[in-house]
Amino acid sequence: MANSKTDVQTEVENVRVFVRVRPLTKKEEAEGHLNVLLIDPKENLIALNKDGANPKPFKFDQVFGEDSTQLSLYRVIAVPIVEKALQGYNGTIFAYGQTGTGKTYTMSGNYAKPELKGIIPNTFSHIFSQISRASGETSFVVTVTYLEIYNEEVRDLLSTDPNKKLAIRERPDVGVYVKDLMGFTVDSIESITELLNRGNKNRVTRSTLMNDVSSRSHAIFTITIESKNRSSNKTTVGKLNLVDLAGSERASRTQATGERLREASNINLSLSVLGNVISALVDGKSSHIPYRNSKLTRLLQDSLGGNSKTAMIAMVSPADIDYEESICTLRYAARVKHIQNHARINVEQRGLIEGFEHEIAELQEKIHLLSLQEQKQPKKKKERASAHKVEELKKWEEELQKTEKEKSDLMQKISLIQKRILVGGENLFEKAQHQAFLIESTGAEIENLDKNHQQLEETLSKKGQERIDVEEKYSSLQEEDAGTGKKIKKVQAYLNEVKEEYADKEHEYQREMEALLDNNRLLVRETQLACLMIDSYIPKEYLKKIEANLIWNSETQEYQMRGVAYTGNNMRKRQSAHSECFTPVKFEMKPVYHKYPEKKRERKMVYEKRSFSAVPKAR
Ligand SMILES: Nc1ncnc2c1ncn2[C@@H]1O[C@H](COP(=O)(O)OP(=O)(O)OP(=O)(O)O)[C@@H](O)[C@H]1O
Repeated sequence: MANSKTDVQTEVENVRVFVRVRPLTKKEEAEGHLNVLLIDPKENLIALNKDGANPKPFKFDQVFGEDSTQLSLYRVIAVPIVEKALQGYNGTIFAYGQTGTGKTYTMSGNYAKPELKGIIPNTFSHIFSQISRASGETSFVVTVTYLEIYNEEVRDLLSTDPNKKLAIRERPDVGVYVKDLMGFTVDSIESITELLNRGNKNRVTRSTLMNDVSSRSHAIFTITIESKNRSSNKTTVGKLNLVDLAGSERASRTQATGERLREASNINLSLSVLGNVISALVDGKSSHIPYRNSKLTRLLQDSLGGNSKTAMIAMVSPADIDYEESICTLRYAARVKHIQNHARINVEQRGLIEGFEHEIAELQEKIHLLSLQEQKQPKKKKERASAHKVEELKKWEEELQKTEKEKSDLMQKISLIQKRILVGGENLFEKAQHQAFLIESTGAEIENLDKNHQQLEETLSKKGQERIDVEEKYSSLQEEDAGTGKKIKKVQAYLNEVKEEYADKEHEYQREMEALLDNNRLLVRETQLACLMIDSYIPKEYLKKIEANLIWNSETQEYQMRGVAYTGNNMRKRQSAHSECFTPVKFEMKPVYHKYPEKKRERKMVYEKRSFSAVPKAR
């Protein structure tokens, strides 16, 4: 997307961070788990109270308790970002947290019920409703892509072949992008919801010990809104990334093995790279931010520390059993608050709308030419009719029909392209407006609550002042000793707090180490297997040749082999593809592998006898 440098105004602001707490599940209640979260909604504080000690609270932009509604979240978190995306800014909303804490519930929700719709379906109504209210001078094109990152592979969830692995590329004029990712233009809530449904069906989910329907991949739903104002002739493009991350999890708690352990390791590893990117951005000292260390951070590069308005929703479970994971999530989220982004309006020199308009003009010109051709026909008709040549008359009629068909095809094409361009102010979106009404009415509700909240705060502050006066009088009557005692207690409490924080950090470090070790063990196992196969099946001289033909591609982060099309497996594929043309050559392998020379067989038997006789007899 080319930005015109003259017209760009940058808005600098920190990533906004929110916390949402889900209710205790029925299973947790049945197992007698306790709610250990303490929330102060007025101050936006949240703390975890496990051992009755005075826990240190975390402060965020807003903390949503377990009875918070989907719409209240949408209004506070998503509305400002979607509004900015409509103006041409990039926006990102991402849900982060332990498995089973409500990321998918918050991002997608249940779209069969309006009040349970998550952030993604609510953005559809919001965007289309704003387009229907825009001035008739503005045209819009809305495009959608949906991808997932599963086991460090990017897949297109809207493709007919969602298992195909896609590559990430970078170009100075476009930035980071996914090659061959399919984009769909949408013109209604129904069409965009249909795409979300299609993509969700293709997403990898499994039932795990921690969640019945657990997402095993990071999913990024992107809505691009291009708008062109006819009077200013200015085109802007806002890109909205809605991200549902896979949940972090401890292998020991999920008891994952095999393929599931591999999935979990990849999830933890990419979240750990995300953590490193966040730390590097926050500490301000690192000149290198490790975006390239995972596909997720590469694709979210602009959202973290770049050109985007970004909000993170940290999801936590209230249960005592999840205490450690919840502390980690809150710490992670607290770091994100310090990331600063520089968002600017993306101005496009030649966008989709202009391309579509150009196409329409060309088609209209073709229709015009066909009409001119038609107008000439009656003359011919007269001439031919007078000539009484039936055959020529028939030919002429066929020509006329052909022209008519061509014209109608062109008109159909025009109407299809026109459908993709949405004109502001067209009242096509009743449902969108209904949803927008819901969002607004919740807004009014929240404003009322805000007013009550303000009144309560004023009363509280009055009471607080009275209390301070009383305390001052009281303290002036205290002996000096008592004052010193208080100070000692305060210092003691502070010391305890620091110790607690230190212990927490130590714990977190241990957990990260364990996750990395888990991953390391898995990699060692896979490497051993690969080495065993190489040692056993590949002759040494071939190995040298293979090594000489391998090149590391730092762009795609993988090895590439020269002449890979001629390797054994690829040649076999070709052979089997041409199996109809070729008669397979049969090799008799038995004599090669199963015939031992007599001497060797004897030696083998002696060895077996010896080793057997060396075993002590049972008493
Ligand atoms: N705020 C909430 N209110 C009611 N139910 C909720 C809430 N949040 C989550 N749930 C329920 O908790 C369960 C787990 O939620 P969800 O699948 O969204 O978790 P997740 O974080 O996406 O998990 P994973 O990382 O494993 O994919 C679901 O049954 C969901 O309906």
